[in-house]
Amino acid sequence: MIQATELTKRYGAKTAVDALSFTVRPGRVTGFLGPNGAGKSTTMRLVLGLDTPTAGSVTVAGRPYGRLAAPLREVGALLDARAVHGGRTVRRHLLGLARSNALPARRVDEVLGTVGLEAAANRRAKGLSLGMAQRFGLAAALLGDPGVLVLDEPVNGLDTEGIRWIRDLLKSLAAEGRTVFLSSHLMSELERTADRIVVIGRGRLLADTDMRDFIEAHSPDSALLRTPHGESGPMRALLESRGASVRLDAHGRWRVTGLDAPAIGELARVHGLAVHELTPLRRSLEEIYTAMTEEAVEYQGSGDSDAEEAPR
Ligand SMILES: Nc1ncnc2c1ncn2[C@@H]1O[C@H](COP(=O)(O)OP(=O)(O)OP(=O)(O)O)[C@@H](O)[C@H]1O
Repeated sequence: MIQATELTKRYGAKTAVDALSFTVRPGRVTGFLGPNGAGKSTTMRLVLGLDTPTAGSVTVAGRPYGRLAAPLREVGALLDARAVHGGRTVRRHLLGLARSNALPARRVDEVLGTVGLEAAANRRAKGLSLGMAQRFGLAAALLGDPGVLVLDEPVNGLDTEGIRWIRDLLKSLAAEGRTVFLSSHLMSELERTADRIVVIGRGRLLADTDMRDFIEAHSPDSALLRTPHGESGPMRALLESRGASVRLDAHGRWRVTGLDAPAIGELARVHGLAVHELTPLRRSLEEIYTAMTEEAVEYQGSGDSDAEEAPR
């Protein structure tokens, strides 16, 4: 568990993190979102004791990072996969890390297996591709078998297969009861991977909620409907009489806004009207996030978006 309470970091006149309170719970993958400069990296650095809060506090497994007895066994971190000291081989680097943290040497081969780097164990760290460096950074984060993982942009540099692999890995680590906290700019990927999200803008908390609830709450009631009844038939009149608006899409389906799919289906059933297709629509995380962070930047906004919703 990671718990931030009124966490604040100022650099001179600049407030990078502003009275941020949130909780990252075990057993789930929590995504950390915010535009460039929102304060994500600063927050992660504060979580990991790499910087000191100006005010407020943040604890990992119940304590500030600096007071953890065996940090590597409690928290694994991947901040900048490129920040590897290059001369030593992958295995030697991990062995050194294991030794200095009183971890058994067998953990090195275990984590190399977990991240699929066995074949690269004798390569020099500085010669690794970005994707391999990400796997290497993850191996180091997992070395102490920690209950908490803090990962800044872990999918950077990975190809499609690598991204799928990390998604499965993070989900399985969370399923084992670990706390997984990760930032990513790849919104659609985060939507697939994370169960919860913490969203910040200008150092302030915008949302700390379940992914599904977040998307439901920000998706207006709407659905795609295919029906044999013509546009001037009874279906359209009925929908409009219930306050919905109807627009024909390029595929001959009706985009209904103002009623959700169950309400439309029920209405059709009660009035004996035929429905050939009915698909709930929702906004994507990216669309909601873009509207929300634009508002946070401008301090106001209509919240409307021209974005098309996707089938749920
Ligand atoms: N050491 C520092 N000294 C002064 N200002 C800083 C320092 N570190 C961060 N900042 C400022 O604090 C704000 C938050 O930066 P931070 O790097 O935490 O944002 P971020 O959300 O991680 O952004 P990105 O997605 O671009 O990495 C920015 O305006 C940044 O310029």
